[in-house]
Amino acid sequence: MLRKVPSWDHFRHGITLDEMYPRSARYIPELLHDLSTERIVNVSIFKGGTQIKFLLKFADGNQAIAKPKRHPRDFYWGYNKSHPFWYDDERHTAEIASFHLDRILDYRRVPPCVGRKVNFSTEILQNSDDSAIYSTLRKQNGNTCFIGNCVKWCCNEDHPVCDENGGVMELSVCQMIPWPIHDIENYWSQGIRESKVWKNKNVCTDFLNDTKILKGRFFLDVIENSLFDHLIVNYDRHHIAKLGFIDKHRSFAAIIDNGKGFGNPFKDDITFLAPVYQCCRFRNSTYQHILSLTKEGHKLGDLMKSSLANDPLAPLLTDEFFPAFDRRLAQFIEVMDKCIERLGPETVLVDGLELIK
Ligand SMILES: Nc1ncnc2c1ncn2[C@@H]1O[C@H](COP(=O)(O)OP(=O)(O)OP(=O)(O)O)[C@@H](O)[C@H]1O
Ligand SMILES: [Mn+2]
Repeated sequence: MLRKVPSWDHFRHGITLDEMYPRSARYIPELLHDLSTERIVNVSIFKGGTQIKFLLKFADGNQAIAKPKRHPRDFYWGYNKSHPFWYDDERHTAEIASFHLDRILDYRRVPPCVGRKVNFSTEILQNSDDSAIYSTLRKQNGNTCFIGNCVKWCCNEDHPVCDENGGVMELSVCQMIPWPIHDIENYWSQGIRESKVWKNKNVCTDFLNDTKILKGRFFLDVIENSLFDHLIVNYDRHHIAKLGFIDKHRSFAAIIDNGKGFGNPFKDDITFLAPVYQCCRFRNSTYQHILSLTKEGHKLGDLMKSSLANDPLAPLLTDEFFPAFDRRLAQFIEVMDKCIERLGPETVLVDGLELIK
């Protein structure tokens, strides 16, 4: 009897130099379904990064990275002196909503992520022998909580991860992509020290002269990814990932680690678009698609709303986020209009690096 090829195996073989998965990949809905339903057989704390997260292993042989719910949906981050962005806990919903946004923008560079409600006791604890979970278990207000093991400003007594409603824990479950993953420095990082450089000088020429970057599609991907971070307001993009599994030099710029996005629908920050206004270049095919997302009946906010409604944890975002997508997209188009007015569409809208002089 022929064994069915699991969806994650299709996914793994479908990754190319240009995309995480093809536009018409029929295995993606199946993979999302499997990630949200397949039996969990092993759980440990995933080490890597700063925040608490699990490595999940499934009965079908797949593996995923899962981030737990920390706060209610309407908990907004202030992004002010007493609430600087680096203290903000990650949001599991941000990982899931980012996957949907990336797909609607037609980038396809975010690993598939889906929501899942697990029973903390039977699906997590009973499948784990990780002492970092067990040694920090406690009961708090009738819920079961743990501290886990990650950097000390995230994993401490003030930041327990708890189940709720009699044992349920919400998780974002994101498909594991094959390693190695290479982190490239982001020239436009919003880090306090790093941002002093590009906020005082146009760094686009330095970026273009960087020989590491001149290979393949990376330059235009980085500019597109800056629009992505503008739409989700993500101050945490210090590095940009390339997939060594495909080609360390020529791979697309993957968008992983989006948990800090979607912190506040009312706070926009135009400086996310610095790569766009400093370089004044954008991939033409994507730009034409993005313009279509401003048309009545096809607006980005509406498409996001209907796409997210399919997730098992819906509603993922409060309603205030949907107009924010359209508003932030309009800010981007305004920046592009200025570039096009100044340099002409042939210079600004390009399809490959060879067109950039
Ligand atoms: N879907 C994935 N597939 C494979 N590796 C992954 C995936 N997601 C994350 N990783 C790896 O794990 C590392 C940590 O993950 P992530 O960046 O999401 O953690 P984090 O705690 O949010 O980190 P940070 O402190 O940088 O915000 C990543 O740099 C990457 O190398
Ligand atoms: Mn992160």
